[in-house]
Amino acid sequence: MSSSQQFRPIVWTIAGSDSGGGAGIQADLLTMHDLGVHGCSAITANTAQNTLGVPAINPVADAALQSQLEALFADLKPAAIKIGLLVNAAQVRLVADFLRAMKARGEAIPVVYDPVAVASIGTPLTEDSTGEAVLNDLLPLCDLLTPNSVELEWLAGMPVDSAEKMLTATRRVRGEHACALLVTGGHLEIEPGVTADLLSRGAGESLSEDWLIGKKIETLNNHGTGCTFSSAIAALLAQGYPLTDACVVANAYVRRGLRLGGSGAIGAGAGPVGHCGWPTELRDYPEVLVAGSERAQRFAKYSEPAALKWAAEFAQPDSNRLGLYPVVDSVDWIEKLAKEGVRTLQLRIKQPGSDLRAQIAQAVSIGRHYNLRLFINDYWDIAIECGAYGVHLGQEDLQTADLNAIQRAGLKLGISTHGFFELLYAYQYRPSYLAIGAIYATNTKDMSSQLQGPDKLARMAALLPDYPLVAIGGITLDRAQEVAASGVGSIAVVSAITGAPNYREAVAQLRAVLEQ
Ligand SMILES: Cc1ncc(COP(=O)(O)OP(=O)(O)O)c(N)n1
Ligand SMILES: Cc1nc(C(=O)O)sc1CCOP(=O)(O)O
Ligand SMILES: [Mg+2]
Repeated sequence: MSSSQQFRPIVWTIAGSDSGGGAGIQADLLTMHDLGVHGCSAITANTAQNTLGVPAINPVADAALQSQLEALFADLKPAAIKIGLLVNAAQVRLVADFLRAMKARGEAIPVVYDPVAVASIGTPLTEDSTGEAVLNDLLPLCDLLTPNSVELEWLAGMPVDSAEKMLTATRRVRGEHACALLVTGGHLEIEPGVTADLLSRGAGESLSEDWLIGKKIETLNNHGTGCTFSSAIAALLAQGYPLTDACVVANAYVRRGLRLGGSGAIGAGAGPVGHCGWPTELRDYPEVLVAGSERAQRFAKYSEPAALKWAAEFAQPDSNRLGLYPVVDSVDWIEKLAKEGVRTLQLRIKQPGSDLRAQIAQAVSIGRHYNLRLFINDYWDIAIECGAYGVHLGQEDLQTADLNAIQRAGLKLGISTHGFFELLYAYQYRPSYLAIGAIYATNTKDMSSQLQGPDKLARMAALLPDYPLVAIGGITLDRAQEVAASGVGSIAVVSAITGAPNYREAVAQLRAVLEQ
């Protein structure tokens, strides 16, 4: 099948046409095509625009909007919906009624709403009655809002001119509406030379607030960034990306478009942001701010206890390619596999007995004898006491472990990640390696909500071509070739070795694939 014939999930954009081709429906469809979905449109207004301004709005009649939605629903059911410009209260209610009816039929379709120009910067695009209808009718049906800081001021009814106020305003909006918020920071320079988006999601115990930080890109060609961003998120959600991953990849897509997009040749004013394909370079991806880092002080994310445990730039292993990496639960296995010539190993004890410390100490001593790269899972404090080669930590462990102590003791550090967001977050620590999982379904551990697949693995690996990367999760001999082709230098396995009928043969075969 050629790439143009491949299955593409459907995404709707309900938004205005920009005759200048820079924003609105035109930007949305370009974005959706670039990111691998089929875009459908329901046009709310035929705006007359060019790069210099908006001479006319021209809303479509309600019946025209309704008929577009009905035609789409009859044949082209969406996997996600992006909503942009709604010109008046009647349009807001019409769209809200349509979404409500879809939800009543049991269609769980993520809705991303970019409250474009409800609060005006530049030319007002909406009629006065629109705001109230948005708050009362539309927001309860949305999963994610993507306001800029000016639109956030309107939503929260307070000024937003600092990191603290952005957080307060976001909490206020989220206190009244269930949807997540991604506030784009392009209008507010919290730190000079930097743009910072704020992603707030979850609630109660699982509330998360994350800053996504990038170098400010100076360009005149930035028209349509908000539309592009929200439709990119919708396109990624439609393909099953979790919200966090969709937000960081969409952020990178826009930043790539700003960086590469404009030769300045389109129009005399603000030209369109570029649509330059999948973001393949790390430099376009945001930094996910880590509490405890120095920068966190400027973004109200700093805490003294977190700062005391914070560390980055861990000792690097002797090679970026750690090769076959069995993860085992006993000292016995460490010794057996070391004798087979395996050099990278992990001791992962999930049911510790009273001899835990003794087991770790023995494993460390075997590791020294065979010159292993031996990582101890979870028990970083015992690993330090025993002088282990390294420790392996999960994302949750990063909130509690004393990374500073691990670094001071000279231990290497491996970190688990599951998707783009966690990869970018863990990268802030510059660990000795980054593990990416779970690549396939596995019976060893319930990873069903965090499966990456080989294509995503390859995209993540491409961001860090010179970094020690490890793939894990459901990797068998049959799949090892495909995993190795992603560019990772190491494959971690549990059952492919410990559950193999002949572990020696399994080791030899897996190593052969990696060495090819
Ligand atoms: C190489 C490697 N990658 C990922 C993991 C998973 O570690 P973690 O997230 O700490 O989960 P548990 O292994 O503790 O269940 C790993 N162990 N090794
Ligand atoms: C322990 C573990 N961590 C994973 C992650 O994705 O973080 S997947 C996984 C299980 C790996 O076992 P197997 O090779 O038998 O599938
Ligand atoms: Mg662990």
